[in-house]
Amino acid sequence: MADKAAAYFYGRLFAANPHLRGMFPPAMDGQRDRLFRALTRIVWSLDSPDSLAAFLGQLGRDHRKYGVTADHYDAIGAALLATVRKFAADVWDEEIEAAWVSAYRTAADTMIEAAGSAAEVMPAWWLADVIDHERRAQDIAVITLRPTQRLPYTAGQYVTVQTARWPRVWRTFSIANAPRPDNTIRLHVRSVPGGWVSTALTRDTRIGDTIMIGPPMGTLAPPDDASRDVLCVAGGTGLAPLKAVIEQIIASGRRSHVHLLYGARTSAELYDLPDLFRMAASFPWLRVVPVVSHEPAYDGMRGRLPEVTQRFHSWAEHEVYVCGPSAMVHETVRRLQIDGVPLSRIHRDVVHDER
Ligand SMILES: NC(=O)C1=CN([C@@H]2O[C@H](COP(=O)(O)OP(=O)(O)OC[C@H]3O[C@@H](n4cnc5c(N)ncnc54)[C@H](O)[C@@H]3O)[C@@H](O)[C@H]2O)C=CC1
Repeated sequence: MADKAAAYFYGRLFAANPHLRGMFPPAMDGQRDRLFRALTRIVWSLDSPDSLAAFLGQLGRDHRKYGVTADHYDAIGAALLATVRKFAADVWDEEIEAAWVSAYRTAADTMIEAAGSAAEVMPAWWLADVIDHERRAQDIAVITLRPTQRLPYTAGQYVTVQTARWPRVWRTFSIANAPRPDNTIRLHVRSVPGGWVSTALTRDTRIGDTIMIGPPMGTLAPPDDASRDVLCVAGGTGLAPLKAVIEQIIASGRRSHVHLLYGARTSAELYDLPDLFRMAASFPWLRVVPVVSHEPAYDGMRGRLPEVTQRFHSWAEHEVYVCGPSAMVHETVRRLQIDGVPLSRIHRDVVHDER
């Protein structure tokens, strides 16, 4: 019922608070999915308060960029409660209502508090100048940005991006480099059919343009345990956060072995290979293995990434990072687990869907 419930929720919200409509993008489809993903995540996390608090804190900080203030939460809460009450009418009673009211209040307070603390130390969003724009393959661009204020982040995190062409439409992209002294960041963007922001970034963005960036988010990070070797499995532009993690490992002076399996459908889509080979040449512990899945004549390792991971010796003692299309990530993680890699040593961030 998620679609119907989300439509009802926004209908209620805007009917009671017409002034809030302007805070949302013109097309609401993606917004509905996001609302329910966040709600589902909140409900599923009720048993792990630490991760719930971290998620809500991040959500609260991120919502500053929409202009959300503390009093908006009452309007949202009223519409949300009306929605759950309507769609769960057959089980609804006073006890359930009280539980929802108190859960929502706690969640809202956590978000409001996180936003308040963030306001003391960082802007709600950053402006960033496009200082380089390379079309590396037909639909793939590597874009270098210089935020006009310092953007604090850690390797593996992602940001949301808004272009001048599509006001109020934000999409997530991973930062593809470890923090640099000059504060520049790189994004790897593939334009997907119907992808507003990804298409604007790859096709209509030029050096000298300015875009907006939301606060860095995500928990993907280089491994704490410096003694273990590392396997990175990157599908397409899912390479971005893993490249940042590898750069950070190199910068930290660690000497553990890093294996990067870098997959694309065709060799022409291995858009970052020259750069990766340069990194491997200067860091002998890094081994880069390009893998191509849809080009029978390719003269190198061929196959789909999940299966390819199984052609090597066991990864059971490695820290493993996986990023790419969600089906690829899912299948790779499944096979690695069967092969003995504990889930606690498999790192991934499940956030990227629409582009
Ligand atoms: N741009 C960014 O900053 C980031 C992007 N991502 C995600 O990474 C994905 C990258 O997409 P593309 O570059 O278009 O990748 P793609 O569709 O070109 O595929 C890349 C690789 O994944 C494999 N693959 C694709 N579907 C598969 C499946 N169902 N089972 C097994 N293997 C599969 C392909 O064989 C290929 O090796 C997107 O879903 C994006 O959301 C994730 C993190 C960061």
